[in-house]
Amino acid sequence: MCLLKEISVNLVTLNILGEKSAGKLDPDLYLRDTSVLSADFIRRHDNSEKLMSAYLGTAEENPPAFSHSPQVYYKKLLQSNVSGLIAVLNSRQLSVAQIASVKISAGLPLLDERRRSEIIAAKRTFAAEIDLHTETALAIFELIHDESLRYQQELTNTDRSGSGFALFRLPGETQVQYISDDCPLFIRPGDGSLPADAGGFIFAPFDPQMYPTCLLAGPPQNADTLTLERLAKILHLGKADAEKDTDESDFKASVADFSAKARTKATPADKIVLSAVKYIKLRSHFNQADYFLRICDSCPHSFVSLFYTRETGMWIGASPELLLCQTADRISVSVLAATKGEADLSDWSDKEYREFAYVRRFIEETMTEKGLMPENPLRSPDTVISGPLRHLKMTLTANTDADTDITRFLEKLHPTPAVCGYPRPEAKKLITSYEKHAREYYAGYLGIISPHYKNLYVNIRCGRILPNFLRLITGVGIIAASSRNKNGRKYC
Ligand SMILES: C=C(O[C@H]1C=CC=C(C(=O)O)[C@@H]1O)C(=O)O
Repeated sequence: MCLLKEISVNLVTLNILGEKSAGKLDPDLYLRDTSVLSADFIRRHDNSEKLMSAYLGTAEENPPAFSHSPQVYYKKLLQSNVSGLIAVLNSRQLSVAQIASVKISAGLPLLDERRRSEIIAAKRTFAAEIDLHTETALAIFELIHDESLRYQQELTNTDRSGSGFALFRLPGETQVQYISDDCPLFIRPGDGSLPADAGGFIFAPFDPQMYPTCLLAGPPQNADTLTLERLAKILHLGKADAEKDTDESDFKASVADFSAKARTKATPADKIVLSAVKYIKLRSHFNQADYFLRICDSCPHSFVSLFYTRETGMWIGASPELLLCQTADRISVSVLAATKGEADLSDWSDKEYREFAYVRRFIEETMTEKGLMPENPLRSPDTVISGPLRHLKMTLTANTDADTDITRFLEKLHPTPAVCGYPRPEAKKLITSYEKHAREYYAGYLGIISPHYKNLYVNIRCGRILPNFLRLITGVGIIAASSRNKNGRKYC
């Protein structure tokens, strides 16, 4: 019975190996699956402190940075820990060569000749790759691979639908951090403010009267490869909307309508931000953790995030826009507006400075109202690069004191004219009349909060991951001088 089970597990193992070895063996693929598992395997099966540190020593003290793809990371991890792994295996009563030969002889005769030789060749390549004695390498491979099957099964069977997580990378940093919470807190419309002592990751919608604000409690932790692997297994992505992309001619008609009315003062708002939706088809083996890491590489100056709860769905984004940063006795708010391509080195036009001025005016007024006096108000904005785009940007900074109520200030500040318009109540109404889609969490805000520290970003350059699609949303500010050719294709 036991042997039969062993043989059938082994067949699955060998078949997987066979699939992957059709053509040329890609050692990265094996290493990706196996090395993550090896760390977990050793942790769970060996209590010996000495052996654990032989295995984990170098990797934990000095882990390979996340600047590479996960495949490269795994490969480095395995290579740097092979000797520790062998030490662990040698400590067992069983001979590793024995394990390998039993497993291989149980599985191979059941396969046809061509398949068998492919598998043997693949195994040899694997052994050569990590430069070990073949038998030892095979045994390590088999042990880890069996474990990997069991582990994959465990991940697939785990229903994490009640839980939530936020994976994020701060601008200019390489370390990926995360917070996960099995019981997220939802502040629903009408529930009032966030608790004053709230700490964790906050994910707020564009309109808190329409969707809940979500808080994942807990301090951020550094994410390792196993965390990423687990997060990539989230299965509940919600239902795919039946919606279509925003029609470009409809979008242009809205821009033309608003700007014409603004020119003749026939509209109550001076600026509105209109957004457009675009659906991108995802490939069948789309992996959100890999996608997240790719965005980290391509947007080094952005706040890159992957956020999930069953209620909000899975959101991914790379925001260039700091909403608010609060430290012990200081607060910074960023003013961001106007867009052109990264390669466009022309001067900013009056129209673009005017778009920026609406945002700046609103933020300065809101800060002053709350007793926060912005320093350096006479400075002019800088140009910043965000992925393939350039924007006008300025950071307004002020001192805070014990009486400053940052939570109330945040409620007043969001949404700024950078994502809504000016004046806000009128702009909000107009957005509802022009836009046919739900913004949900687009143009909301997200980031870390605690009673004395906040680091929050505006949720733009983002999208919701649906089972087969990425639903991207982007917006542009429209004023009287806006061109009727302005479209919603900012970066889609
Ligand atoms: C609302 C968005 O961008 C804002 C930030 C920078 C420039 C903007 C603009 O060009 O209008 C927007 O105000 C978005 O990208 O969805």
